[in-house]
Formats: sequence, structure tokens, C-alpha cells
Amino acid sequence: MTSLHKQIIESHNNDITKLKSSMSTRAAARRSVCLSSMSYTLGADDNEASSSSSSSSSITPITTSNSSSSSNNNSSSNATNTTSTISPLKHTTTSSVTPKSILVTKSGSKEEPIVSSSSKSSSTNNNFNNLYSASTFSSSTKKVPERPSINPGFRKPREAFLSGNTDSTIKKSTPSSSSSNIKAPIQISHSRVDNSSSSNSISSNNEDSSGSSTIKHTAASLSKMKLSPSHTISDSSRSSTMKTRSVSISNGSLFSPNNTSVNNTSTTTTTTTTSSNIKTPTKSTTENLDQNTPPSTKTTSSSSSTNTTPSKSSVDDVFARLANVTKPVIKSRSLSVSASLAKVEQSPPTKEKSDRDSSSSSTSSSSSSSSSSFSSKFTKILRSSSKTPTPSSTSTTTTQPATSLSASKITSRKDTKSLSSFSSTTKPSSVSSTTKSTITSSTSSNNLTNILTQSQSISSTTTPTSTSPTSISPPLSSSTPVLSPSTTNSTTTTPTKPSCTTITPSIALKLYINDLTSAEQSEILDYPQIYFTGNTNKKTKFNSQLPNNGYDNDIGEYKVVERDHIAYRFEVVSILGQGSFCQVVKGYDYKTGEMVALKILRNQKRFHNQALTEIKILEYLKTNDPNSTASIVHLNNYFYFRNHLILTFELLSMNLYDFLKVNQFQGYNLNLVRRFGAQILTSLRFLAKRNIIHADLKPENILLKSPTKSGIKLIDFGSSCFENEQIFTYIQSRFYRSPEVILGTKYDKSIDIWSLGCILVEIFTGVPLFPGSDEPEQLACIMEVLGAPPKSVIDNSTRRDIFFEEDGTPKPVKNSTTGELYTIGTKSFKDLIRSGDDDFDNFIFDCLKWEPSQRISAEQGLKHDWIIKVTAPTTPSTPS
Ligand SMILES: Nc1ncnc2c1ncn2[C@@H]1O[C@H](COP(=O)(O)OP(=O)(O)OP(=O)(O)O)[C@@H](O)[C@H]1O
Repeated sequence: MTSLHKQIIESHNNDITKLKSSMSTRAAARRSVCLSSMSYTLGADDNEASSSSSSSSSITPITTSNSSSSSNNNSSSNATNTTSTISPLKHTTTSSVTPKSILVTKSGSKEEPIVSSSSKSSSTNNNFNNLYSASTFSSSTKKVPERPSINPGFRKPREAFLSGNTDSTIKKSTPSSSSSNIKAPIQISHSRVDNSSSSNSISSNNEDSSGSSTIKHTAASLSKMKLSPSHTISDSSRSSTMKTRSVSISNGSLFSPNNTSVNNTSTTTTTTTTSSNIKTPTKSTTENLDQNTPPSTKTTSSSSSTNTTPSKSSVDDVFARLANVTKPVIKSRSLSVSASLAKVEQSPPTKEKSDRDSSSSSTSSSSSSSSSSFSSKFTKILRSSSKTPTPSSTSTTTTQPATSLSASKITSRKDTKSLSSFSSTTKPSSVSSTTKSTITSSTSSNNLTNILTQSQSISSTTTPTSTSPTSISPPLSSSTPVLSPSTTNSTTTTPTKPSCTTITPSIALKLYINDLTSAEQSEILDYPQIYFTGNTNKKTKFNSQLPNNGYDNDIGEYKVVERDHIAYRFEVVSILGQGSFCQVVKGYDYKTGEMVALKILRNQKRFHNQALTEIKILEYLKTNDPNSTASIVHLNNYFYFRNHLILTFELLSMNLYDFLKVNQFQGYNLNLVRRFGAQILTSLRFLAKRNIIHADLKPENILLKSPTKSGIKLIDFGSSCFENEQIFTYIQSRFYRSPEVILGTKYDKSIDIWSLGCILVEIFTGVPLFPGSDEPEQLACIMEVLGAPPKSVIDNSTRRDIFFEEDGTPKPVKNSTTGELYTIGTKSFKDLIRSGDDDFDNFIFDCLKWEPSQRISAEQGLKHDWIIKVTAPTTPSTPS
């Protein structure tokens, strides 16, 4: 093991510690952690995995200007010339922008082939390496602005929306005294400074609507590159809660701009921070990576390419490395029990339930937290969802589901037949094959793993259910092999397809009572099938004096404990992400043998209500997308655990914000942008045909399916709605917020097209197109490029007074940092983007129309010249 490996591992361990500590803190702490020390979470045996990925240490920043795409060569030159004007100050900050960590989420074992269109690609797009090469736009290392501060998760009341009190800084950025002296046109002066250097200065208020935090940060706006004084941006702290990433790798080892040559790098890539350099992986980088590319990865890469171009970007190789580093290895722990013991210990279900009920009741009454009282209303939810037949249709009908979640999803918790949702809604794979499980008869050990070291065969205690709503069933393997003794003996094996054999709670109680907290000893009786009871001695202890009996922190977030169980079925492996109203963890499903993503909603009524809407839409979408070709995440299941609504999803990989981050916000070439664009358009067309608005399209909500492939999926339908069921007026994350939402006019599905335009530009450039720190600045950023909105748009605005003078002239808006005024229409889009591709520019123009009706539709977008130029076969042929 090289010293670098040790360094990486050390860094990982440190980050794990930070992550753990951050999980129990409020948003302010989380935010700081996210910015300054992105969390790294590893399975217990990941050190081993990381050592096998030494090549990752040889990755150097993309620094040279060898455009990987021939079509972009010209623009590359242009970019070089243009960016050479960037001020030295910008370069000075460049050296400090290095993110501390590179964040990658290892996908589950399922890796889909790269968008197969690569084989159909033009000569400029015949190699996946090409796809992942840096954008021709890139110049120096980018700094990105703080992520949008207002998040749909924290929608404001309509009154606040109309009064403009939605972003915490509206007052701040709407000049009062100065405004009277300043006339339009608005002048502009952006600046961007390094946010990585400012994380320590973050303070945030965790309260929903009133809180604001001041963040000194860097923003890497294109237009602000010429000036780089730091500025202060106020954000609504909650909504700007930064995502934590499942895995972060010491950036210093992998991507530091200053690390031009790292251990094991035989050939050094010259790194420069001059703006004229377009950062693209060099041949040497690729070669070094290839030496250590796992066979599977190499195969994948080559198979996705018709021509191998060794000198092209190796970002995909980077991801292969990262994926390798983060390969989760967890212990296999499947519950099993001796037949004799099962016979002896099995208690009548009604008795157990009765005991549980009384216990639960007592527990409930002892809790003084408001969240608990609220939660009681939701305890009916989902635990017996299986009893309800699935919303029948799997056709592509555009009929929307019932307004509210099916009543079948909500049943009394006291219904003794209401098994846990997953147990009753799934067809146990083991049953169909009359699986016999290997078990141990040991009664001396409380450790399930230990018990599995001895074996006996018994019949599975699982019974098939007659009703299996497909829309909420977890993924099932066709056959679920039984753990063999050899498998179960290992403490470091990758999760194997486990036996679906379960034990009853009473047996689990007998066997593992010492592993269960006193609360669990009562709680477990509520779960008819026990798959896993946790593998940690750090379980949260019941405390009726604390929020949700100690299970929650003070903002209603579940205190996630790694290695603990969720609902006696899933093992918490790591944290994947942190949303405004949820935590997303990677979990191992002992029932199906799959890694999944568990979205644990905050224990507050509004979040639950929002999640119920999300579930309704997700189920509807899944039903209408049985083959999963719409590039939309599939909901596996949902259930209720410790007063938290939990949604389980297929496990995806990193989101596109992280994807930009690992490339140090250099952006990616247009071929890859196009691939993403085509897939997003396909998703939007799918949604549009069903009259669904996503309403929170942003890079964080677009996830790679695999770290090594370009396939993506949309997630987070928590803000979504049917067009005729609009609930919220205040939606979309600010950078991607459409003018009509800002202005408070009627909106429809074309708000997603606006977001798409912003996102695609960002993927190309690496930085947000319109990085307003609040809504007035957001609108000013837009007007700076698009000019003032048409009079009709202004006149229809319900928030006109916030942004416009009486005569319709835009109110002056100052740059929140420099104090300089924005000016309307002073930025040329083409100059701003410098894509060198008129088709791309035109496509973006078509997305960014003031008038929603004039924007391109998803259907039209898929036929646009830029999209059809080189289109992945899988994307246009995806479902209509
Ligand atoms: N299926 C998944 N697989 C892997 N990671 C996921 C998955 N779902 C979510 N994540 C991670 O968790 C993060 C938060 O998820 P999500 O956007 O659903 O939460 P949210 O609370 O709705 O977020 P927001 O604050 O944007 O509303 C995502 O950005 C992503 O990084």
C-alpha cells in the first residue's frame, strides 16, 4: 500500500467521522460539512477496495486544450482566445477552488450499457471518452456559485410569495435608497469567488421561512469571471442545504489542480491554471488509468466505442476508478433459524400483535413530541399497502391516478393482518423456489452472522401473498439463492442474494434480545418478518424526552445509524444525499439482495404530505413505464418506520452536480451534453404526455445510472404535480426557475423546458447560466442575457411590483457582492456560452423564451437539429 493509499484511507476515515457527526446536527452544521468536508462513507471493507484503485491517484486535472471533439475544435480556439482576458485575480482564486473531496456514489451492481448511440455517433462522437471530455468552453478552474437557496421543499405561503418574501435576501438585493437614484438600464457586474474557501464562514438558520444565512462564497458565473471580488450571498439556509455525497475521495489525491503528478503516475500531465487552457485529460492520464481499469470497465468502455482514441478524455475512466474505490462490501447477514427453534418459539401472531399494540400505545403516549403526535396520523400508512391491488393499468394511458393516495395504502396499524408493506406486497422469491435456508442452531450467539456459520435446513417461513401490487413491490430476483455456509462465514463478502428466509419477531426476540434495544424488543413484534436486526452497538436509544423518542434530531430528521437496520429488513450502508426534507441512504435489502436508495422523509407533516404526492406520481409513472425506458427513477416501495415515511428506490449513481464537480466544473463536451439532453427530453415528453410537471429539474435531480455510463434518470418528484392539480406557486430551484414562476404568472410544463435549457448550458460550461443569489438578481441575470421581458409578461405578473417600476422598467438590481448594477441585454448569449455550435445555441434559445408558449416542447426538442444530429438510439426511441 502506497503512502497515497494510506492518505486516501485516512482522509476517508476522517470524513466518515465528520459525516457521522454532521448527521445529528442542524442544517447549519450540515451545510458547513458539505462545503468544507464532503462526506465520505465507506463500507467496512472499503479500504481493501480502495487499495485496488490506486490508479485513481494518477488522475490529474484536465488542463490542456485538446478538445476531444473535432466539432468543437474551432470553438475551442475561440474559447482560448476569449478566456485569456480573464483577470489574474480569477486565476489566483483558481488555486484555492479545489474541492476537498470528489464525490461519487457507487451504483449498485446493475450497470447498464452506455447509451448505445455511441455506436451511431458521428465521427465526433464515437468514443465514450470523447463524451466525457471536457467542454470546449472551459478555461480556468471554475468556481461555482452557491446552489440555489430556495427549494421547493420550503415553499412559502402564497402571501409571502406575492410580497416577494420568498428568498431571504430579496430585501437586501432590492436597493432601497439607491434605487431611487438609479435608472434602468440595469448595469451589471458579476463576480465569482471561491466558495470552497468560505465554507467556514457559513452561518445558517434552520428555520423554514424566516431564516437566512450569509454565505461568503465563490460563484463561477461566466459573466462574472472578469471580476472576482468576493461577495456575500444570503440564502435561505434550509433550502440551500447542500447534498452530502455518498462517497468522497480526497481531492488532493485525485483532482487537485496542483497535483499534476501523483503517485504511480508515470507520465505527468502538465497542469496550468491559465484561462487559456481548456482542461481535457491527456493521453498520459488515460494510459495510467487504463493500466488499472478493471476488466469489466475496460470492456464496457471499448464496447461503447467504435474507435478508441487513447488521447481522449478519461473522465469515464475516472469514474470507473472511483466506482472501484467505492465498491461497497458489506457483510452478509441473513436471518435464519433452526426449524425446531422456529416451531418452539413461534407465537401466535395475534398475541404478538396484541402485545405490540399495547406497547406501542404506551410508547406513543409517553412521547411528548409534537412530531410523534403528528406521526400517529401516518402510522396507518403503507404498512398494509400490499393489501390493495395495484392501480391496475400498466398501459400508457394518460389518465391520471386518483387525487389522493389510494385508500388501500392506508390502513389501520392495528389491523393484525397488515403486514409490513414489503412483506406483504412482494412475492418472496425464495418461496417460489421452495428455498431451503441454511441456518444455525446456535443459541449462544446473538449475532446473526455468527449464527449463520452453522447450518440446518428449514423451510422458509415466508409465505407468498396473493396480492402483489406491482407498483410498490421491491425489485425481486427471479431466484434467490440461499446463503451457503461458506458465504455466510465470510464477514467481508459482497452481499449475496440472500435467502428470503425470515424469522418471526418472537424468535428474533429470543435469539437476539441482547442486540435489541428495549424499544426494539417491543417494536420488533410489529414486524411479522424479520430479515435483519442491525449490526451495530450504536443504536439510538429510546428516550421519550427527545424528539420522536430520540430517533430524530430537532428538525425531524431521522438519526441514521450506519449498519443499523431499517424496518428489520434493510441495512444502512451509507449516506447518499441530503435533501431539504429528506435524507437518502444507501441500504442493502436483505429480502431482495439488492442495494437500494432509501429516502427517509423528515418527520413533519408538510414533508409527509409532499411525499404522499410524490408517491402518487411515482407510482403512476412506474406503472406507465414498465420497461423503465423513460429515464425516470422507479419507486420500489414505501413504508413507515419510526414515524418516518420511507421510500425505497432503485439505486442510482452520482447526480449531475457531482458529475460537474468531479471535473472541477470544467463542463463537458457537447456530445455528452446532447446525450443528456436527449434523455431529459425523452423524460419530459413522457411527463408532458401525462400532463405532469416535474417542477424541480436541476443537476442534483438528474442522476447517472452508473458512474461509468451516460445513462441518466430523473429523480425527486416531490415538487411535481399534474398540470390541473397545481398546488404550489413557489417551485423550482432558483437557478433553474422559469420567469413565469418568478413573476407569479400561470405556469405549465414548459417551466421544465426552461430548466432544461439552463441545465444543458451548465453541463457544457460547468457553471450555472443564471446564478442569482435571490429572485431579483435571478431575474436580473436573465434580463442581462435575454433583455427585458415582453410587456405582456410584465403586465401579467402578480409580483410585478417586486421587480418592475410602475412604467414597467425593471427595478435596478445590484450585484449582491460588488454592488454594481446589472444592465439589461448586455450579455450576448453566444459570447457567454461560446459553444461554437449554432444548433446548440438555437436549441437553448428555444428553451429560454420569455413566453412559455413560445418555448420548444419536449416533443419538438427531440426533433431539433441539435438533438438529431447525433442521437443515441435509445433516447429517441424511448417511450412516448
Ligand atoms: N435513487 C437514488 N440513488 C442514488 N442517490 C439518490 C437517489 N435518490 C436520491 N439520491 C441522492 O439524494 C439526493 C437528495 O434526493 P432528493 O432530491 O430526492 O431529495 P429532496 O429532499 O427531494 O431534495 P431537494 O432538496 O432537492 O428537494 C439526490 O441529489 C441524490 O444525490
